[in-house]
Amino acid sequence: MEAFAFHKYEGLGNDFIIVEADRDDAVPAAVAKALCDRRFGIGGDGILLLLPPTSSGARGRMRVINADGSVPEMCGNGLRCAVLYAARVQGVAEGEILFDTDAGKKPCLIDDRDGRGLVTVDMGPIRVDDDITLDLGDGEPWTFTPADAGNPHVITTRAASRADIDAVGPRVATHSRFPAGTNVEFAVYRKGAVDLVVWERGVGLTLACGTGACATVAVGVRKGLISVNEEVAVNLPGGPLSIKLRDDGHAIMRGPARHVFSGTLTELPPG
Ligand SMILES: N[C@@H](CCC[C@H](N)C(=O)O)C(=O)O
Repeated sequence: MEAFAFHKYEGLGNDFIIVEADRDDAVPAAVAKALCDRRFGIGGDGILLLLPPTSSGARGRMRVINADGSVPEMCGNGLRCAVLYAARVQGVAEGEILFDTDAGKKPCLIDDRDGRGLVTVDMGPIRVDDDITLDLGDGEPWTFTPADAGNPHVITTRAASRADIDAVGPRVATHSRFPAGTNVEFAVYRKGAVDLVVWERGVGLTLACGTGACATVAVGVRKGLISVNEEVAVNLPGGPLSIKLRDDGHAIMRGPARHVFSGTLTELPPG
């Protein structure tokens, strides 16, 4: 194996291994899984491949690989990390950067003056569908609102303990109703804020999820719990993300990203 450089970044504790590459298959699924392993590997919720841009004006392209080796369409926290990394490499401390993702080109605004690491992303429109009920075979059925933020989410407002989340999250994420799998959000809507815990497809319980926060706010607007253009604090276990659903339907996400460490991988971890 040829040695390669990597950069560990995190956004509210949702952590990623950034690898610069020139082809989509530069990190195969099995290698991604081994690198993300928290005991035998570097550790991370996923890999962010940084590729050359595919559309005009974009500074780069992000491709995400989940910790289990699956490839999702989009990742909100990951995009903040990828864009901050790219901005630092390109010597940009402030201003707009366009970035390609598998869910389209995203306009991002960097504020890295004095190393602040703040990134605002226009995540695009979020599609919210009608509620569905899933009978999981034990106890009351669960009601979820599906929402598409480039990647799939289902949001429930039912009170859930940590034990409920551990039991229901993986079953819903892999339920036959969702052939491509889904991320699962457990949300408590309050005035001007949402408390949110996310069970991520291909990862499990994470400390934060940017697309999940956007999807949850879009569902809140649809249900009349949040106003259009209202900036809402989405409180995740890893910290708060600021989300606004604009009147054109676009979700605007603002939050931090942080460099943790960099290194060179000379030997693949077992796995
Ligand atoms: N943590 C991410 C979402 C990553 C992708 C997700 N696991 C999926 O499979 O869709 C975020 O911040 O949006």
